[in-house]
Amino acid sequence: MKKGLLIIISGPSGVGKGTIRSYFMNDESLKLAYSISMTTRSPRVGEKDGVDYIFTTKEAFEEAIKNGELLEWAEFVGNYYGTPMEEVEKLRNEGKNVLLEIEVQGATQVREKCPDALTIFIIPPNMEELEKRIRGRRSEPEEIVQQRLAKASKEMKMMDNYKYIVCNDDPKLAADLISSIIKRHMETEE
Ligand SMILES: Nc1nc2c(ncn2[C@@H]2O[C@H](COP(=O)(O)OP(=O)(O)O)[C@@H](O)[C@H]2O)c(=O)[nH]1
Ligand SMILES: Nc1ncnc2c1ncn2[C@@H]1O[C@H](COP(=O)(O)OP(=O)(O)O)[C@@H](O)[C@H]1O
Repeated sequence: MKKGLLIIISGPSGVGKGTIRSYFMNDESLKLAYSISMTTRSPRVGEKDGVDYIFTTKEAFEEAIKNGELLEWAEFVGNYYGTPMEEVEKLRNEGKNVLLEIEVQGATQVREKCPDALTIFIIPPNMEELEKRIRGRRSEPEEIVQQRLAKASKEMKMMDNYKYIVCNDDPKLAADLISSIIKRHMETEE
């Protein structure tokens, strides 16, 4: 069986990565599997352990790093986030196209290990709109919102390292663009 693609989607906090994903994730023709990351941040209302993230402690995360269990990892606004390696390999070997929704430092690490990874960066129509979306989500206190916005400006400078840049103005359109990009890459791999 042909090994599945490795797809990286990055973009600043609140740009709409999760929202866009919900439009295309269940499209069976894309043969997608979502890589569930480990994180030390607390679950948001509605988030489920083992579905949205594997929520863990700082100690357990550091143990996973030490044991070489992570494909990549990074610190983001005071918390660790990382991709468990074994699951990604297993899914790709089953022919699934594995989607990593990770920030820019992690993407750099994956690019070094897997130069063939398909990389997509999502941008907001403008920074005012990004701020509106982060605040509108009401998932973080003001102090963290400020830190995430400061981080967003730095992350936006990294978009040139990605193969595709997709603007999330209309989420359905952004999702359709990403679906087309994935389909095109599935064809060229054949
Ligand atoms: N490097 C890395 N980044 C991750 C991973 N999982 C999530 N992230 C990124 O960490 C950042 C913060 O994620 P989160 O707290 O869920 O905030 P959100 O992006 O606003 O939903 C986002 O840029 C995520 O894409 C991971 O496994 N590795
Ligand atoms: N194209 C869009 N237009 C307006 N609001 C959006 C759009 N995409 C997402 N949102 C809203 O912005 C907020 C952040 O989206 P979310 O998917 O949680 O972002 P991310 O996963 O990138 O952090 C949510 O409240 C979501 O409903």
